Amino acid sequence: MKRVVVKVGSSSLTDAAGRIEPPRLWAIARAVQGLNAEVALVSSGAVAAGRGALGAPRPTTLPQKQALAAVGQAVLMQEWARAFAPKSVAQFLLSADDIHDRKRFVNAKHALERAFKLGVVPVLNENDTIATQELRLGDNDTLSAWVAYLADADTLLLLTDVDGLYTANPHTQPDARRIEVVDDISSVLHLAEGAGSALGTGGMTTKLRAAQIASEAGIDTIILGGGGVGLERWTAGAALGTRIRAHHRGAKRGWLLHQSARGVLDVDAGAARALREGRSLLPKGVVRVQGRFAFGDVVRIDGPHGPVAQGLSNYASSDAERIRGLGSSEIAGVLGSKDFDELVHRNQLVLLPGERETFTASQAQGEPGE
Ligand SMILES: Nc1ncnc2c1ncn2[C@@H]1O[C@H](COP(=O)(O)OP(=O)(O)O)[C@@H](O)[C@H]1O
Ligand SMILES: N[C@@H](CCC(=O)OP(=O)(O)O)C(=O)O
Repeated sequence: MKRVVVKVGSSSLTDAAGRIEPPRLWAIARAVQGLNAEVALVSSGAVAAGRGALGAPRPTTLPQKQALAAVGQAVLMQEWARAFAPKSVAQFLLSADDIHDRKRFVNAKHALERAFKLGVVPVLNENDTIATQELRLGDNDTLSAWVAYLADADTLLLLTDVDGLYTANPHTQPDARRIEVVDDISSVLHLAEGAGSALGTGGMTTKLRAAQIASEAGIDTIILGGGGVGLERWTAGAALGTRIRAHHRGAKRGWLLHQSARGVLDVDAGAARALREGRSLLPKGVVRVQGRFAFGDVVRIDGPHGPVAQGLSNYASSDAERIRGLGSSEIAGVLGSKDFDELVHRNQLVLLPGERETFTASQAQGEPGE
């Protein structure tokens, strides 16, 4: 099943006075369901909802913004819960640290994966209430690109108040033309102007920056206007918006290749074969644990004939040593609890060049944030 991250800007959720307008959320929720994909929603609008609830003006200080977001986030989630009912929604509030710290990144990834498995709609926003100036990503366009990466998404859809990237800001340049497809993101960066609408943060500049992050991770970005109706029409095949094509298609996990492994898991022939067939590494197939590594660290996986794969370990080396060779049902008995069946999950693992025909080293890329 396809996985899509839909980012909805404040401008797509609010009325002219800047207050959350529930029918807009309903239309978006309906369109999201029509995508027929696993969808994570990055929703802005906490500050706008807080302003609406308290009748407050646009915040000028960080504490005011934090407090308004604290009020508004609860309102926003209530509205999304109503919009998606009877499906449940799951709130994720992330800060920049959750993206840049490897362990927190992996932790968030696991929670997100589980939410998809539960069949609920993850709704994400920046944790504005505790995000100090240094801790802030500052805009949800950037956040959504990282979420697309986190969720291993196929597509990042940025829903905004303008139907795509134009040759200039269409609000100030009426003769600006929409660009349908962008193959080289660096060639269009200069077209964006900063802070766009009265409510939005970052304008087209942060959208293109987000598209750049997504592109590096092998994910296409679509910039689209028209709220739920626009999204529904786009889903039905209408030629709307701007598609920014990914640079490194199919290499979402390629960065793993360039990480130096903290340890090595030696596996038997059966486990090596399972990895080549695209399955996860279970403790059962591990015969030796080398090196010292923590939860979330990169480990190399060696088969009887040499290195096979590299991935993120779900267990620290000390725990891996204790559960190697065991069946999944035996893990809790040895460790006291079981967080994961897999020692390395297939979504967090890449076969080494030569192990998978479709993967070449030239498709690999750098680590996020570098
Ligand atoms: N080249 C451009 N093409 C389209 N829109 C642009 C361009 N440059 C600047 N913009 C502005 O970007 C705005 C969208 O960004 P923003 O207001 O931050 O929305 P959101 O709340 O959806 O994130 C548009 O309304 C437009 O004013
Ligand atoms: N996290 C903030 C929104 C930040 C932001 O990037 O807003 P927008 O440009 O409208 O997507 C909020 O919920 O109000």
